[in-house]
Amino acid sequence: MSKGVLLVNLGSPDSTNPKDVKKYLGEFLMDPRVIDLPLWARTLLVKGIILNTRPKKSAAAYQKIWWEEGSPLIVLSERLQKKVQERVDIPVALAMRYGSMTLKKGLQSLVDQGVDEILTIPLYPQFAMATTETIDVKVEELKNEFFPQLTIKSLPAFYNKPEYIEVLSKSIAEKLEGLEYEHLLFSYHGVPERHIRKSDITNGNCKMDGKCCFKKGSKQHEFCYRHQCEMTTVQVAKNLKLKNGTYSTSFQSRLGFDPWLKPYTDRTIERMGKEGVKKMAIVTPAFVSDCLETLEEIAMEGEEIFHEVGGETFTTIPCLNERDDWADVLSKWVNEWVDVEAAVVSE
Ligand SMILES: C=CC1=C(C)c2cc3[nH]c(cc4nc(cc5[nH]c(cc1n2)c(C)c5CCC(=O)O)C(CCC(=O)O)=C4C)c(C)c3C=C
Ligand SMILES: [Fe+2]
Ligand SMILES: [Fe+2]
Repeated sequence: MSKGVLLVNLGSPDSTNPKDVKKYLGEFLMDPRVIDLPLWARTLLVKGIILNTRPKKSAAAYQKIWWEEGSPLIVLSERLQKKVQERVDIPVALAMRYGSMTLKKGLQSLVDQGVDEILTIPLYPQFAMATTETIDVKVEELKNEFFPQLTIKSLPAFYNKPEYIEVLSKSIAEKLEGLEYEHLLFSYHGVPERHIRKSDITNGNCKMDGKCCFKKGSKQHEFCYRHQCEMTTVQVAKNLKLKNGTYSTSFQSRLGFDPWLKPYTDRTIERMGKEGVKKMAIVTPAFVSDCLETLEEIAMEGEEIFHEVGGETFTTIPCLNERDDWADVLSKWVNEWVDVEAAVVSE
């Protein structure tokens, strides 16, 4: 069998034109694993309300962060794909869950290179219904409809892989070296609390009461985004020997009126500034590539909030992006998959 890898990220609009942003948001938000309402209610909310107001606002935000080469998320993912390709001997392709760089095109490009066994790597450290699961489900649908000959495996969320924690810790340490800061905030993309309950595999044990998701034990939390975010923070803090009280976890980017995971990042930044924190650093480990949510919502809006309430220094730590050591780690995982499968076949 001939192997290949498909790296998968979220996607971006084709341009910052509100029409393109509307098209992209329409596809993204009509995904039942992102807005998990019955079709009629999702259609009413997305097409009747959100798409009438949000695209203009989002387009203006995209305009602030867009690069000459295009969307930062896409460009950085492409650079990462090239680096991984340089490090492994099998074809490596890139696709996005939403937008023009479709999963179908990504799978087809591997098939065109003679591949019949694929490892998909959703570029999300923590599992969520709205990220890893929607990719896995879509890939399965595409396989059944267009590529029945393919054998496809997906790399699970890697929040507890030591190599990932090591590179993330190193990226933080490098940025903070020689820099004074009072608090390091780990800000993760939020999800509605309902998503956590839906993905709970412990027969409804998760009451979102602050106890369940913080318990150790990765098996029962295989699909618990909240646990995996908390554990990412805990492992990095341990690695960097951060003192208790000098770091915390929060959740950003909420949309709508349902309760999302708390504490909310914007309110946390505001509270810290009001409590007298002057120098704050912020890292965004739910994203491996810088994007709208890190470059605009955190680095621009977050900084503005902090300054408004008396904060002085607001340091944003870049995502792993195209770091060589991150490309090394991904290549190592790819080679492990190639080797394990080869060993099983040759037994
Ligand atoms: C119900 C809405 C949303 C859920 C649930 C959600 C989960 C989720 N998203 C990411 C990663 C990214 N999201 C990005 C943008 C973005 N996300 C939502 C909504 C939900 N996300 C919207 C409406 C948008 C668009 C921008 C906006 O209008 O604010 C991005 C950036 C994309 C880019 O082009 O730069 C990323 C990345 C994760 C990891 C996640 C669940 C864990
Ligand atoms: Fe999002
Ligand atoms: Fe839980």
